[in-house]
Amino acid sequence: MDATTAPHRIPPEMPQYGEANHIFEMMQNMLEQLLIYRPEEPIPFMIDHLQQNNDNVPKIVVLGPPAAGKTTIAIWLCKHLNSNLLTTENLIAKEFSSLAAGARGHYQKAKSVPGTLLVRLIQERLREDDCVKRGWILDGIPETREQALTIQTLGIIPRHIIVLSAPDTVLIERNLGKRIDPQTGEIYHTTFDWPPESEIQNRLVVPTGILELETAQKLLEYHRNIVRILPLYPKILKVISADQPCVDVFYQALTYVQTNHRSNAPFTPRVLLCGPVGSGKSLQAALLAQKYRLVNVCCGQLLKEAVADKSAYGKVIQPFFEKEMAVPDNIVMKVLCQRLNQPDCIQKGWVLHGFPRDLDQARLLDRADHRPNRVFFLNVPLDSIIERVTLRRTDPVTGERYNARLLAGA
Ligand SMILES: Nc1nc2c(ncn2[C@H]2C[C@H](O)[C@@H](COP(=O)(O)OP(=O)(O)OP(=O)(O)O)O2)c(=O)[nH]1
Ligand SMILES: Nc1ncnc2c1ncn2[C@@H]1O[C@H](COP(=O)(O)OP(=O)(O)O)[C@@H](O)[C@H]1O
Repeated sequence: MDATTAPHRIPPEMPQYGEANHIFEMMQNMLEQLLIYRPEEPIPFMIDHLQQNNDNVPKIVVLGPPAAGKTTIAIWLCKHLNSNLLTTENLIAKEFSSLAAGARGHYQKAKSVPGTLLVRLIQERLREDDCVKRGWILDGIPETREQALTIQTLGIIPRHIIVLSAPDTVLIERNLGKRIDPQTGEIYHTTFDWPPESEIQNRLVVPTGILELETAQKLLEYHRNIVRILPLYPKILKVISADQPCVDVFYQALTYVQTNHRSNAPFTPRVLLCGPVGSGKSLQAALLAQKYRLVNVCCGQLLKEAVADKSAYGKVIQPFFEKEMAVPDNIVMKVLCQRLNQPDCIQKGWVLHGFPRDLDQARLLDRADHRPNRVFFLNVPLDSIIERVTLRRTDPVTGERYNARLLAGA
């Protein structure tokens, strides 16, 4: 086989470095921005993008019907994540902005802002330093599919979308109790979230647009639009029931926005199966190897093969086998690393079982840079273990293991 067709040996450090430093995601984000903004000077644009280093800042959209708790949850998320809340109200309230002044005019007349104007206001706001550095949370925007498409075209791409949902009847009833603190903008509720301080209680105001008919009309508008928006964000949205205490909604939302989505980065599975004897490691490893085309690495089998092949390591191991003593960890590691460093393990990935058996061995594996990226512990009750091990039969020719009960039934 000439050098051009030989499988290129990819040192294990390469894919691990790429995974550990999110290189693939970084390059993917930069490529997205380049294609969206198509700068005259790509190199300075890329340098600036990389220096911003804001791929992981919050970029969240909170959607939901009126009174679902969008603003409440968005405010709490902003405080917890130290990010910036963007609402229609605070976007049009921006001073020294002709766009905002025009939008205020529309809002005063029609209680709404034209979609294109609103999206340009968002784009203007997201370019400001605080949004670049600390991210943003859009409350109730986009309101329509057209707005969502325009936002996407401008390169405004959220990382997480939360969609709150609750029965209309609950929302209509709930909205009647909404109260707002005009000084802080904080939202309260006469039943579910009444402030303890009498000073705040006394200054709360009843917001407009919360009467039953008004909420019902907004609900109709929302249901008409949301079904056309959601298909635009298939992989980054999570629906959370808002018909539960605010705090529960918040913690579900926070957990979601703090998870990283699976990226498109090439992923090499390095699976570790742990569990007591007879827990099914070998069986599950064989099934995983077959299903995902992984290399099945059974540590015990590797040592036996080294002895059978009378390899250099095999000759060192044999005396320990003959005296039925544990093979020293450093020797096991040499045999294991020799196998894990082979091209098939690096390119296809592996499923390892029978090692590590203790913390020292686990540390050795970690130091050898063969860190698993999926670890499963097979937890089986003791009586099942005893039954399986006593009923286990091994084919001396193939080494295959069987369960005598299953064989009897076969
Ligand atoms: N009923 C049942 N039996 C299983 C299951 N997985 C494995 N077995 C049977 C097959 C074998 O006869 C016995 C032990 O299975 P394995 O040899 O795969 O267990 P393991 O590799 O963990 O044992 P080891 O630590 O290598 O001695 O239990 C399972 O999920 N359900
Ligand atoms: N999960 C919840 N349970 C009970 N009341 C809630 C919940 N979420 C929000 N509220 C209350 O409902 C009213 C509307 O909340 P708000 O955050 O303004 O909803 P939205 O922004 O979706 O219109 C407020 O009085 C708020 O305190």
